[in-house]
Amino acid sequence: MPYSIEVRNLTVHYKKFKALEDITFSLSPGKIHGILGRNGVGKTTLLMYLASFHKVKHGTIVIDGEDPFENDRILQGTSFIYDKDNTYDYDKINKIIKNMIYFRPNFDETYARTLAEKFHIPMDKSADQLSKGQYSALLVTLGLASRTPLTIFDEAYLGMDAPARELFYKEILLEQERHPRTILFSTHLVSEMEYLFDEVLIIDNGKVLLQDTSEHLLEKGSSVTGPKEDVDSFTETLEVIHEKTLGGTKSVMVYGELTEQKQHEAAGLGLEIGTLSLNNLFIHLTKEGGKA
Ligand SMILES: Nc1ncnc2c1ncn2[C@@H]1O[C@H](COP(=O)(O)OP(=O)(O)OP(=O)(O)O)[C@@H](O)[C@H]1O
Repeated sequence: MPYSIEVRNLTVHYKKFKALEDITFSLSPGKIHGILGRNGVGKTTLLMYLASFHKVKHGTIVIDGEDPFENDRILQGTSFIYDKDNTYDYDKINKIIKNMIYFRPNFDETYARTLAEKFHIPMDKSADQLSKGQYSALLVTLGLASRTPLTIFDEAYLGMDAPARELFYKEILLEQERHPRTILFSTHLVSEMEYLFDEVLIIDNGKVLLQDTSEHLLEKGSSVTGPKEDVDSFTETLEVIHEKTLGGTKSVMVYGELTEQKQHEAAGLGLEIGTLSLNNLFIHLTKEGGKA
């Protein structure tokens, strides 16, 4: 069963520096959560605490109803995939895959071998001989095939090229249908990955800026496309967060709900109203002086 996560009043200091400040949130089980935020806001710190790398000093973390720290059951059910993980450095890939079952009871060796083949990971090499992208693909393969009820990917794709990342995202969705689990993604590739997220948690300066379902977030604004002059006059009184012009056509992202009157006006002008992109919303909300 996928794990639920409850974080209450979590504060983390690195000596005098406060990396996370009194954060409280819950993550629903069986969903894909995007953990977003600009550089240095505390994402990795948070994920390391959720993976129980450190003991919580201020606040509480409860995973699947229990304190996860030094908790064998929860730890066995938690995978933390991050680019600096060098656990596997000197073993051959073949052996790593063969031995995973001893650490992860749900590990599917056949699936891992299929994935390794799809990612073109050379089985006869040791992990430290892999290229950066191959090493990331190995970690992703082990993470996917472990089928842990909580699977955390922290910038796990580093070095993977676009086709490999595409394959990774496709496998995530397939696996989520076959073996639902709670998946956390920390990423900067928001535009590339936004379609994967059921829910989004945005961290800013060590605090939770907002948390919502992707569906609700995308209702916070709209895209407006049409002839440049018409789009300009239509959006004059609206809050524009992004714009793109191609020839005489302009596409604009606006923040805020469109009133019925504005929708009527758009229809009259023949403007096309579409959905917001999570990436543009994220940039808008997390820029200096942005609003949540
Ligand atoms: N061991 C440490 N000692 C001191 N400060 C640290 C330590 N680890 C992280 N920090 C600081 O804590 C803050 C949060 O770091 P963290 O790695 O959690 O950010 P992040 O959101 O994951 O960033 P990025 O997106 O750049 O990976 C940063 O300001 C960082 O400099």
